[in-house]
Amino acid sequence: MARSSSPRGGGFSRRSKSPSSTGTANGTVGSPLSTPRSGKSMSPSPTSPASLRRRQGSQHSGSSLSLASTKVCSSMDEGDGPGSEGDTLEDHGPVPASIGDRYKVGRILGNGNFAVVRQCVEKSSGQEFALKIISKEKCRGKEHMIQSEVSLLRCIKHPNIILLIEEMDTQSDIYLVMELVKVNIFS
Ligand SMILES: Nc1ncnc2c1ncn2[C@@H]1O[C@H](COP(=O)(O)OP(=O)(O)OP(=O)(O)O)[C@@H](O)[C@H]1O
Repeated sequence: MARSSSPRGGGFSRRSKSPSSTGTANGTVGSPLSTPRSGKSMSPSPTSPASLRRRQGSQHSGSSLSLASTKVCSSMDEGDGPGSEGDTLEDHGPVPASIGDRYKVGRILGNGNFAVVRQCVEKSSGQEFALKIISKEKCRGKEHMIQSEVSLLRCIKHPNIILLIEEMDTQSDIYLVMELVKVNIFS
């Protein structure tokens, strides 16, 4: 029951850019090359790593995110890949089939105010990415801010800004597959 909507429609949708094909558009995916810009902001961003969030002002509104109910599958195969370290999605529930079918979701890389970020591996290529799972519950009242930032991320390809690979909207969460940063630029 996945729903896709045009980015211009204001809602979130799955963005189907092949990670493999887009990996070099913003530098090297999985390399430490991408370093979010730093700047100033009044509030944390629910969609971006720490320095990226500071690039833009926030607009808060009471508008609702476009919701989509999405077919889900079991969270992750057990036993190998990034998940073998013991982290599972049990704390979060199953991932959408469109994500889980193509990515093996693994360990937690970090937690933000609105999201948990996990390592994931594209099954077809073995390429690593970051999967940011934004909780709509935690974002309540800040929906417009999320929409704005995801809209910006869709448009931006810059070697110093983490690349958004694809996105998926479910009833409870927004999933963003993003370029993985392997160096600690977040502290
Ligand atoms: N693309 C990424 N690659 C590797 N680790 C990441 C990536 N994005 C986020 N992380 C890790 O996940 C943590 C949480 O990121 P997230 O973007 O949710 O929140 P934040 O920007 O740190 O804080 P806030 O919620 O206030 O915006 C980061 O601090 C970082 O450790």
